[in-house]
Amino acid sequence: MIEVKDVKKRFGRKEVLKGVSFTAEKGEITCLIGINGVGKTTIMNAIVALTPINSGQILIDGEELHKGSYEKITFIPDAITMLPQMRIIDAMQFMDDFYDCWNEKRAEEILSFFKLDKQERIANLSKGNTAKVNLLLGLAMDVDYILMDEPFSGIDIFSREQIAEVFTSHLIEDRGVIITTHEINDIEHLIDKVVLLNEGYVLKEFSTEEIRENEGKSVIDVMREVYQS
Ligand SMILES: Nc1ncnc2c1ncn2[C@@H]1O[C@H](COP(=O)(O)OP(=O)(O)OP(=O)(O)O)[C@@H](O)[C@H]1O
Repeated sequence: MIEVKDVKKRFGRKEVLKGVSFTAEKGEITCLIGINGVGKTTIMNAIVALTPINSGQILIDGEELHKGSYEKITFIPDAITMLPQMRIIDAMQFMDDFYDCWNEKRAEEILSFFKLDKQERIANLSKGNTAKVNLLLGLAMDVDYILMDEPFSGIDIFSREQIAEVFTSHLIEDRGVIITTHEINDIEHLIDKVVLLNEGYVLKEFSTEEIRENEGKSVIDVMREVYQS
């Protein structure tokens, strides 16, 4: 389980996270939502220690992040981090050289799932295919937790559907996933839990199934209630 406990983060005088707490379970898809600038990416960065926090605690399976944690958790940011002149195959080789937990077989599987040509240069890929390569590089890591920041951003409906398919496939299996998205409609049916952020706090943490079955509401309905009240 990933436990985010009373995390506070300020940039200069601006306090972005004022005491954020939530949990994300293994085998579940947890979605962080909230309007622009609410701190979703900051939380993702904090979980993988790309951003130091001012106070609070983040635990992964009961332990604070340490040198060996990269075997447990991977972060797929919203932009590809590989050099544009690299071919997909070079990026895969780089991952293989660098990470013990790189799973070549799974990488090949995702490559064919997304129908990507590994000889293509990253610079020449469309936005959708760049996003797919980015996902490939993250999903092929044999880790327990995957963080994905805006995997659907700027992507056409067909690529979105294909990416959404990954969420129901064995590629995710019993791993824990935390995702941020503004395209909640696309994946609402796949998400187990929503963490709704507002003004530096978690305003609501709820199961999508519960609000659907007990209250007949969608996630967007809940968001409207929160932000338009
Ligand atoms: N390195 C930084 N230095 C200063 N301010 C920052 C930094 N990173 C983020 N911020 C600020 O923190 C706030 C939260 O940013 P963050 O990117 O986490 O929001 P977000 O919820 O992911 O937004 P979006 O939905 O637009 O992607 C914003 O006001 C942003 O300007």
